[in-house]
Amino acid sequence: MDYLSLSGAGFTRRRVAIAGVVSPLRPVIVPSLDEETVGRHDRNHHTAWTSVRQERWEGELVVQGEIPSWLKGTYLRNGPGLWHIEDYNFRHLFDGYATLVKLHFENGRLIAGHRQIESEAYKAARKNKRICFREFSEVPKYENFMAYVGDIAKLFSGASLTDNANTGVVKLGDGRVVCLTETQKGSLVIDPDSLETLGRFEYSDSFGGLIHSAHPIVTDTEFLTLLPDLVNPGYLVVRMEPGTNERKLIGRVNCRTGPAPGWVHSFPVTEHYVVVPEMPLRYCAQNLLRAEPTPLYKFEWHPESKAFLHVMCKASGKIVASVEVPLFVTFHFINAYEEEDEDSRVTAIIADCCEHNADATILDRLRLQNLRSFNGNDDILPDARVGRFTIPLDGSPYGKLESALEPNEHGRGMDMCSINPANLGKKYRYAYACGAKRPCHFPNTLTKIDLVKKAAKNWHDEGVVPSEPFFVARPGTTEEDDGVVISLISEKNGSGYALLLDGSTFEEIARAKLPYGLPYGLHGCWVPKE
Ligand SMILES: CC(=O)/C=C/C=C(C)/C=C/C1=C(C)CCCC1(C)C
Ligand SMILES: CC(/C=C/C=O)=C\C=C\C=O
Ligand SMILES: [Fe+2]
Repeated sequence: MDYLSLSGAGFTRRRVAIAGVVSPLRPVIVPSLDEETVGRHDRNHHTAWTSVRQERWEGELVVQGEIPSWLKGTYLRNGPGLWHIEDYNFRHLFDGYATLVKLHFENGRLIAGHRQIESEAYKAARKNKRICFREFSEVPKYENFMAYVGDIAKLFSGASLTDNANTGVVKLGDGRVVCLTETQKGSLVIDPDSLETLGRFEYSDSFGGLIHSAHPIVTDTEFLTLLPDLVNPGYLVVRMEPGTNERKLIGRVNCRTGPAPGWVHSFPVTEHYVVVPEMPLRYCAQNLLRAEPTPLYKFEWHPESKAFLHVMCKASGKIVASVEVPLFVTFHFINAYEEEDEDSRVTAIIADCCEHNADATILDRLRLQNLRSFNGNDDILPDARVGRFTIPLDGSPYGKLESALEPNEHGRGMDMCSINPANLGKKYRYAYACGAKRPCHFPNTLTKIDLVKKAAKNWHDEGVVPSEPFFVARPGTTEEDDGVVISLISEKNGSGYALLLDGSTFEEIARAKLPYGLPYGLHGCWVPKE
């Protein structure tokens, strides 16, 4: 057996077996974040809201059930997994330092692992034993007024913003794998096998700006994203080709109203169009400067500014529709497509999202204190639905927003969605998401939505918090739901498991217990093994 001795800040000085050299069924022993470095941390909460136990781990899992032999590749899932430094506990789910998890499937076997992303923000916090950059809700504590003024100055250059890439992970068309958050500097390249942080993804263009959408649209041929313009309220729609770091302008959308652009955590595309949402939940410069967060954090709710959807032609950058829609709140668009008449003329764009009934309080519900204080009885998760927008392309000024199915089908909880990527931008039938079995305070089921039958099939286990159900298609299939759905499940007793459901029947086909439960995570991607 071969050993590696790890030392340095934050690692307990003990001997570590290297993954792959030990017997594959024995979990690899790893360095833990020692108490001295990370401080005391209350472990009496649900596993989902408890900081990850150690810096990294890797080992083979014992599988109950059967993993399809065609499933070859690595599922990566990113999320905020460490919510404290020393004795200081962070406020919000989105503040946590990024924990990247992998599930590598091959020949029916499953190797799992996780590792902290080594952002500058994370490394500085570990070294200095305090928060050093502006996170989603946390700001560094200033020693004096001059330090505060200095930090504000650095806010405008972006120097004081976090690069804690804790929101998602994408595989670019050229094979590079990048972890992302909403600050542009928080685009970090990682190695999908070792989960090592390789360095910053430097955009080589001159767009500047500090923020972007957390959810670019990434395919084998392009990377599309939105760059909000906080100075002249609007959005740049940009595209980057595989093998390059240079984004090129497709076009610009000016906001119709409002003091600032609406938050664009995500946006949808169709085959020929990009849909730019202008939500009444808008970025707020004043809130950016605050040391103490408001209930809407860096945002502000502006119902008087109304809500709009803009449709831009991908090829020309021209805006082909800009409609007012009912007020809405969404983090995640699910998909969009072009509706055609009998002569194959595009008459409308349909765009679906996880819609929180125009109620922005969901953002504050994701405060850790709220997530941790659930007593099992109160039914406090605000209602959500599959919101379906219809955007007419005949010049009408208004679009429609309706529920795509009766929300009770999925327990009136709805977020963290995925589809078969072959249907991106096209008419589709199925979406997978987290739903609710009430009473609950957070989505606690996995749900398969049939948008044609307007019905959902739900999976639930007592006390669980499942993460985003991620669909992987069986290679070569033509059936939309022929594949598996992967989710990582956090259980209430400190344990957890990886779960595989059949994409079609939505029945469990395999599960594999992890050596310890992992905190809740956000978004993932699939890296196929060629
Ligand atoms: C985890 C998740 O879904 C969202 C994370 C969002 C973050 C970290 C946003 C950070 C921001 C700042 C640090 C300042 C500028 C505004 C904003 C992009 C909200
Ligand atoms: C987990 C979540 C909302 C759940 C509410 O139903 C939103 C996550 C947003 C960031 O990716
Ligand atoms: Fe997201």
